[in-house]
Formats: sequence, structure tokens, C-alpha cells
Amino acid sequence: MPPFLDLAPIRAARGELRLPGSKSVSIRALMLAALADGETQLSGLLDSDDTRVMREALKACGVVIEEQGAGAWRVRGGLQFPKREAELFVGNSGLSIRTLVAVLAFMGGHYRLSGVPRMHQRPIGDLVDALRPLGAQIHYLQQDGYPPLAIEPAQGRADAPVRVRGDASSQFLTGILQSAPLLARERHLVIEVDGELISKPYIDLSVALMQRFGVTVQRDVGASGAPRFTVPAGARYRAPGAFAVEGDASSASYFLALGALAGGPVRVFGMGRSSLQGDVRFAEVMAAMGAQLEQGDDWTEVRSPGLANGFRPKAIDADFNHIPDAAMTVAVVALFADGPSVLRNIGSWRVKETDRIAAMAAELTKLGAVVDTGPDFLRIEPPASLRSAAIDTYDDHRMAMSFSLAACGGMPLRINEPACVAKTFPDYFAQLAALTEA
Ligand SMILES: O=C(O)C1=C[C@@H](OP(=O)(O)O)[C@@H](O)[C@H](O)C1
Ligand SMILES: C=C(OP(=O)(O)O)C(=O)O
Repeated sequence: MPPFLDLAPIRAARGELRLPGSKSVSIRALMLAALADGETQLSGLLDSDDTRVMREALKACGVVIEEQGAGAWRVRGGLQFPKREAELFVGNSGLSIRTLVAVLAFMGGHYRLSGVPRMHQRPIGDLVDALRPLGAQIHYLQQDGYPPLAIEPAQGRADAPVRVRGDASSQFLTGILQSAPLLARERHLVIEVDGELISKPYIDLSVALMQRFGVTVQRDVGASGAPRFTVPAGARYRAPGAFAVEGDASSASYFLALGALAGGPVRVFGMGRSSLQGDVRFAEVMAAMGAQLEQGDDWTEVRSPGLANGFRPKAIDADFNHIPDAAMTVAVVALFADGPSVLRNIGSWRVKETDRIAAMAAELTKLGAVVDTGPDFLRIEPPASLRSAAIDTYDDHRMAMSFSLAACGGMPLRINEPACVAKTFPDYFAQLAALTEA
């Protein structure tokens, strides 16, 4: 891809799209299939940078993963990975490194995990701190609390409940949950969250997928009032035979927003009422902002009169902790709203692909918005009319995808370094072009 992409003003958009597979479901399904007794036939798996690093990491651990056609992979699993020594590169996939570390800590081998420079600035200390009392031998290779890491075989184990913090990322808890069958061999495993838990729907997704692979997680509330999870002794993953990955609800958000801004109707297939991902709730945000929404089990459609016909989204002031990824799309839709919008409780944005609060504020400002930020919020006052700008993307796929929607503002727009969309949606711009009229 060239170093920049010039987008013509988008006057109208309509049509249908089959969504790429969900990143969150694909990466979970690869890990669970790798740990499950038997063979799993995965279909609809996302093919992108994030899923490739996960697949390659598991293969480097000796797991047999074979491609059988587009999105179709056969995984031969087992509770022990065959290779006990491996160097793993995880790019900038937070979900991959956090779930790999929790599992590999109890595999009895020697592993090293590293990523791109930004990955080495993304925190992992809360996960390591939770695993060490269980005997995990995890060493920081550069800076305490951050990758790269070295893992040695675990030694000894306290028989106490696992305590994990969940206020920087929910992925630490997801990692420990997924590794539970390695830890609950003789006794129940109890995991308690210390303090606040963010991004909760991703935990619901983890528990739902573990169930699909044969492990039931009991949920209740511990003595301190914090969420508590129990996995029974002897729990083992069983390959479900076939497993179909649903469409990506975060990727859907760009097209649903397109339907809202450019009129639509835009219908996405692969995500609807029966989806497991929390980001399906982005569709409700479009409805709250004044667009019309229709949904079936496996599809979602958004339409509106369109900006070109005088439609203005209603401003919104809400807590977006439950949909941190799709909330970036809301921030760009807010550029066109009938008043200032506030996105609250999005502090986790600061430690993702980039500092997303700072990046979002800088680029929205280039387009003419007046933006205010705090540790965990973003306030966006829309401009009377948008200025043309060259948008920097900070190697963040969601910066590139969400800002492409600003082209609905009637002016040309440049997206710098558009190739970063390869993290979760390699052909995003081709799909966008297919639905839009300049
Ligand atoms: O578990 C998951 O699949 C994810 C959890 C979220 O991260 P945090 O829990 O760090 O907010 C989300 O931003 C990420 O893209 C995917
Ligand atoms: C934050 C994201 O991913 P991860 O944490 O898995 O790198 C994302 O996809 O927006």
C-alpha cells in the first residue's frame, strides 16, 4: 500500500458486506482449539496480522495447524504443547501475548515472547503479578512490567485463589481463565478480580467460548464484592468438531457508521442479535444518535436521511467502557453531531495500539473540532464545517478505519500509512470503496 491514501468526499453509501471474522473470537478459538483434546475444524477465521502472529506462535510451540481453504483451518490440540522451547513474535497483538503468557507459564517449557516496539510499552505486569504466586517463572527482559519476556517452567504452587487486577485490561483475566485447565488438575481453581474490571463483555466472550470447548466457568461474587470465577478440578477442553467464527463486530462499526452518515442502507452480514461480541452494542449507539437500525440473528442494517440531506446525528454523552474499540468510531461520528459529545470511562485507550485519547484528539482537531481530554474521557465539539486534512494513523488500524468516515464531511481527506489496517482488516479500504459513491 502507498504511504498515503486520498479519499474523495463520500456523498452516499449503500450496499451489503460480509464481515471478516472476529479478531477476538479467532484468537480465542485458536488457543482453545490448540489446548483441546481432539481436532477442531475452524471456519471463518480472520486472516490478518493479529491472527497470523497467534497462529505462528502456536505452531512454533508444536501445535499442528493446517490451512484447508480461505478461513478454514484444522487444529490438532492437546493440553500439553509438543515443543518445550520457542521464540515467539507477537507483533502488536495484546490479546495474543496476554493469553499466550498465561498458558505458556504452565506448559513446562522455555519460551521468549517479544513484539513491535509499541508492544514493549503495553503493560503486562498485572498478569505476571497474578501468575507468580502460582509458581510461574516469568522474567522481564527489558523493563519491569512490560514485554519482552522469558518464561521458564513453573515451580511449586500456592493453593490460594488467584487474584488479578482488571483495571488496565480485561485480557489478563481472559488469559488466566483460558489457562485454567492447566491449573485446575487436582483442585478447583478460583480466580478473584482485585478492584475494577474494565471491558467486561470480553470476559463474557471468554467464558462463552470456553463453554463451547467443554469447560464451564462458574461466576459469582467474592467476599470483597469483586467478580469471582471458579473452574472445576479436572476440567479439560474438548474439541467441538467444527467451530464457525462470527463476523467482527468492531469492524462492523465502520460500516454501520457509514450507513448513519451517508444514508445507507448499509447491511453487514456475520453479526447480529445472536453475536457473542460486546461490540454488537455499537449499533444501539447509532440508533441513540438518530439512525434507523434493523437487526436479524446474523445481520445488522443502518440507514438515515444522510448528511447530504440535512441529517445530523444527535450528540451523545455516555460511558463507553463496555465497547472500547467501537467507541473510536463513535468519536468520529461525533464530528457531525448537533452538539458536543463526551466519551467517558475510556482510560484503557491510553495503553492500546497508541495513546488513542491523545491521537484521536490531535486528529479530530486537525479537522476543525474543539477537543478536550482527561485521563479517561474525550469531549468533542463539532466544527461548523470540516477542514480537509492529512490524518496520521499512529500505526493504529482503528485510527485509519474510523477517520476514513470523516470523508462523509464533503471534503477530500488523506489517510497516512493506511496499511496499518492489516492488523485486523487487510482489505478495509477496498470494501469501503465498494459501498461508497463520490
Ligand atoms: O479480549 C479481547 O478480545 C479484547 C479486549 C479489549 O482489550 P482491553 O480488555 O485491554 O480493553 C479490546 O480492546 C481488544 O481489542 C480485544
Ligand atoms: C486494542 C486492540 O487490540 P489488542 O489489545 O488485542 O492489541 C484493538 O484491536 O483495538
